Amino acid sequence: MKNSLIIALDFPNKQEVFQFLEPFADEKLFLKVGMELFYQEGPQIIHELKEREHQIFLDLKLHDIPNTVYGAMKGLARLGCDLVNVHAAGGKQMMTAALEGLEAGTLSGRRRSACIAVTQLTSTSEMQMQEEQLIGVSLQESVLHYASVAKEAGLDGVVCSSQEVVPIRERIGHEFLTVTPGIRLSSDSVGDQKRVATPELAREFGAAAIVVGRGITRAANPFESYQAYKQAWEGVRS
Ligand SMILES: O=C(O)c1cc(=O)[nH]c(=O)n1[C@@H]1O[C@H](COP(=O)(O)O)[C@@H](O)[C@H]1O
Repeated sequence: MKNSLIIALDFPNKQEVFQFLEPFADEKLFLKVGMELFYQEGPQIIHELKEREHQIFLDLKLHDIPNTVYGAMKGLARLGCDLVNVHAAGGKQMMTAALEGLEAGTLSGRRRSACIAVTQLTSTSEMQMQEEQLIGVSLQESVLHYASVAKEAGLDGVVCSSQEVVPIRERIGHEFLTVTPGIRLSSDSVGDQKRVATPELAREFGAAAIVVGRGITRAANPFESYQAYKQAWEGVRS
């Protein structure tokens, strides 16, 4: 999990996924399946990607009452993904229920999926957070608060922007995972993301993993783009 580059498979169907994966035939990748793909293809897509020995982050961002999240996670646990997530805004009790569901549903002899909490989406700016969510603290303080609550609930880490990695690691510790989307090479367009960073910067800050979608999946040559991101992310890490 640590030091991974996770590719976000934001595709509408599995035909497009397998077409995208063709040039990566020899690579064992860390792939993120999100709502767009999972809602269309269901659990079968997870089985097919795992058969090809890829690691999987199932990004469904669960956010509901504790009982519902418990049941959903219990079912998802059987898929044996490496990483799953919930929204920290659902609260500590909901996050605890998510973990309990995961533990209850994990098949015997298998390792439970790591579970992380989304703090403030990387598409949210400081101003948007204040005006639309009426949160009266700074965005960084809000992310740090959510990360502390996720830690208290027993979660393995958070999704945050690269800009919050250093304060989270200082406050909560270096073992707590910080998974950072909003990653762009300086030549890429930012699109709908607000809190962005290059892979080099994410590495310098100490992010555990980066999530890259369109920079790779929509590139003219996705394999070359993947290599460029990977090189920038891995740098000369000791
Ligand atoms: O949970 C996530 O993965 C996530 C959280 C977040 O705060 N921001 C965010 O962009 N993501 C996901 O990370 C991916 C980023 O995609 P690109 O902006 O195309 O690189 C998308 O699949 C998002 O759903």
